[in-house]
Amino acid sequence: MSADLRKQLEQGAQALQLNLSAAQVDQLMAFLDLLQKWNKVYNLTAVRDPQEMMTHHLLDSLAAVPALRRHVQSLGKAAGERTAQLDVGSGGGLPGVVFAVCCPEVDIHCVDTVAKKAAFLQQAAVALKLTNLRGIHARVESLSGPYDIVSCRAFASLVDFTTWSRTAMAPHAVWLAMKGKHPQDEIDALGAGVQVFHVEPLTVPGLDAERCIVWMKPVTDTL
Ligand SMILES: C[S@@+](CC[C@H](N)C(=O)[O-])C[C@H]1O[C@@H](n2cnc3c(N)ncnc32)[C@H](O)[C@@H]1O
Repeated sequence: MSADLRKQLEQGAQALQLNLSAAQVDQLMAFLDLLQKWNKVYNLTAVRDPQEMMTHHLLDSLAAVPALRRHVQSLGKAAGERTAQLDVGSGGGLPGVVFAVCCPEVDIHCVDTVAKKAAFLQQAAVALKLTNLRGIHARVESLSGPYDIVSCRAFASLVDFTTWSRTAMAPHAVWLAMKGKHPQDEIDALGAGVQVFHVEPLTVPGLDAERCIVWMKPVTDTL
């Protein structure tokens, strides 16, 4: 079973042209184990079947990695300079932990209001030896950042996500919201203070479902 899941992960990563090392695949498989083990105690996700966790959580999160990497590269940071990302309402670590494994040059802070979820994320950082991952127990509204990227998946409407996380944004920062089908209604509801600059379709290996990233940035001067 575990060998089949690993194969599925490797094939999915290949389809996404992610070029993951064996150590990164090990970390993702270890994360899947942790998620299964602690889900029974912490109730981290409604998805309980390991196969479904692979497609609906790991591969689904992995599908956003090429877009994230591209954006991080476009920031043009100097060698050794880190990128700071906040993942809002990470729950069991999705997509935050997957991003931390696949983008070691990015420091990922995962915030959640539920203490046991933030504790699980801290535990995952230690177990997976991810020095770029941190779990934070807080409401996103209370964070000041500054972060270069603020992401979420299955969190809230675009209006609530951008309103609640705005104080965490660095001046040049962007929002990366992972959504199902193109959320036109949510985009229409955004005020003049938020600009949607790209809606990027995603393909999840092994999952026949519509997915996209809504890329947004704050507009400070709305005159
Ligand atoms: C539906 S879950 C999504 C979890 C994960 N992102 C995923 O894709 O599986 C939403 C999470 O947001 C957290 N949450 C809700 N309001 C929040 C807030 N204001 N600040 C931080 N986390 C919040 C909840 O505790 C919950 O874990």
